[in-house]
This record gives sequence, C-alpha cells and structure tokens, in this order.
Amino acid sequence: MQTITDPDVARDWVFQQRAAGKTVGLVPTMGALHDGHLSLVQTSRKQCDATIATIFINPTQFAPTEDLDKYPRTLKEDCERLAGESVDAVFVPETKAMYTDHFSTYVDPPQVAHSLEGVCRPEHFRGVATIVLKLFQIAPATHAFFGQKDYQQLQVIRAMVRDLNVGIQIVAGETIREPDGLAMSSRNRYLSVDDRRRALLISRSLQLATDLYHTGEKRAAVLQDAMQQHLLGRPADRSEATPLSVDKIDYAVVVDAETLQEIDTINQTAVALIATMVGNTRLIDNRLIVV
Ligand SMILES: Nc1ncnc2c1ncn2[C@@H]1O[C@H](COP(=O)(O)OP(=O)(O)OP(=O)(O)O)[C@@H](O)[C@H]1O
Ligand SMILES: CC(C)(CO)[C@@H](O)C(=O)[O-]
Ligand code: BAL
Repeated sequence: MQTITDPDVARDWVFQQRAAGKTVGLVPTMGALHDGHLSLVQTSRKQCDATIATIFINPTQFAPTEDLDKYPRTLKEDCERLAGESVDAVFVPETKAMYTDHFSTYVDPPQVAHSLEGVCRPEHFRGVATIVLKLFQIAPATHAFFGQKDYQQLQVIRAMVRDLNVGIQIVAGETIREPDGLAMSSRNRYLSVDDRRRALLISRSLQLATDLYHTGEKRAAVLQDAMQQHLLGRPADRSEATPLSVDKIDYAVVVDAETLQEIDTINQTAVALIATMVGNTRLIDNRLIVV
C-alpha cells in the first residue's frame, strides 16, 4: 500500500490508474477506523479495480466548541488495517496541505443540508461539502463510498455531485453495527460503561419506530413520539420507567428519505433519524422505512 501525503502526488496516482483503464474507488474517512469504514473499503475493492482511502480530520466541519482536539488519532493502526484489506493507496495530508495560507473558497451546501444536523451544527456541512469536493478534485475517482450511518451527509454529497456536475458515482454502504445494534462510530470510544449501555437506546428506538410502522402505524408524529419516549426511558406500556435515558435529544424524527422534509403520513420511503447526547458524546443513527 502506497502512503501519500502530497495532494499533487495523490492526483498523479489516480490519473495513472485511470490512464491504465482502471476504475478507482475513493473512501474518505477521518481515521480511527472500525468495521464500518472497512466495509466501505471492501465494497470499493469488489466494485473497483483500484482503491484509495483518505484519512483527514477536517477542521472546517467542527465548531470551536466541538471535539476536534480530542478526536481519536490512530494513524499507525489505521494504515495497518487498510493494508490488511489490500487497499492500494492511502492519502494522509497534513492540514496545511489542504488549507494553504489564504484559503477562502467554500462550498455553499445544498438545501438538504439546512435541517437537522444543519441546525444543530450550523457550519458543519459547509466544511464537509468543501473538503469532499476538494478530495474529489485531488482524487478524481470513478466511484466514492460513503456510509448510510451519516445519512444526511450522504444526501448532501449526492445533491452536491448532482448540482455541480461532479463525474463521480456515489455509492452508499449499509450501517455496520455492534452485535447488540449500536451503530459503529469512531466516537463510541468516548463512551463510559454506563454511556455505552444508554447508547443502545438509540438503535432500539429506531427499531421500535420501524416495528410500529410494520404493525400499521403510518403517522410520522406517532413514531417520533414513541422514539422520544423510549430515548427518555419512558416505556409505552406505562410500566415503571426504566432508569436508562439519554442525556439530551437533538432530534428524533421521521422525515422524507430524499428531501429530509417533515411529513405527516408515511406514503413513500421515509427515514427515522436520531441525534442525542449520551454523556459528553454526540451520537447519530438512522433507519430507512421502506414503503
Ligand atoms: N457504522 C458505520 N457503517 C458504515 N459506514 C460508516 C459507519 N460509521 C461511519 N461510516 C462511514 O465512514 C465514513 C467516514 O466516517 P467517519 O470517519 O466520520 O467515521 P465515524 O465513525 O462516522 O466517525 P464519527 O464518530 O466522527 O461520526 C463516512 O462515509 C461514514 O458514513
Ligand atoms: C466525509 C468526511 C470524511 C469528510 O471529512 C467526514 O465527514 C466523515 O468521515 O464522515
Ligand atoms: N461522521 C461525520 C463527521 C463528523 O461528525 O464531523
């Protein structure tokens, strides 16, 4: 596996692959790799002739109050894991190579970025769209792989690629979960033993919403209420409240799966999305509700 730090060298590497007639898969990450990332890499390896992963903790998508400084950095282990998956190249730029002096051009993210995460993290998708477009320019792959766990991010990137005529096919990877259902996330390593137990309320609430839908409940508001009550440890059967609860709900909604706009009744594919604080850790997860 070739390790590349210089953007120009990364571009040359991708051009060489493309000139040789190969399809190239790009897998952008912020490192601290887990099996969710590796499943994207494995899909790229199956679908493309060559795969390049990127590891870059992008400062512009973090607010000053967020966890940029403490975000886990495990570069050596990450590279070993990528090499173990037979990835062809990894691009690991330094911040100053991506944001050179006087950098001032940002992508104004699409409409789908404005709700949910866009409300809770106002500058986040501006930073994500900017760095992803930069990565697409540096590594003009044929395909790029993103996880459904970051569902709104995936929709933002799809809209950006459509709106700005980027010639890269976006491929979504399913959410990889721990055996008990918790979505894998680099931030899971922040969780204490107690947080880890309470974090399970997120995937269970999403499961509850989809179960309710499958028993015939089509009203988004009822599904949302059920998720919120479960997250707060208030079971629907009014039995004694369980002591388990998340610390704060940023949102727990059922919305249109493409636009992420509010809906009254589920008549077409919808998505249940949750963002919560568990201890000091902000976790997100979602589940599609396919009609
Ligand atoms: N559990 C997962 N299953 C599938 N893909 C995932 C999973 N977690 C993250 N990804 C995807 O991996 C890519 C890189 O994500 P990132 O490095 O931010 O990891 P993360 O675990 O989501 O980290 P964070 O804790 O910061 O949210 C993104 O496309 C993301 O959607
Ligand atoms: C897409 C991404 C690598 C951009 O920094 C990041 O938002 C992530 O890891 O999901
Ligand atoms: N997985 C999205 C990256 C972030 O939370 O900043």
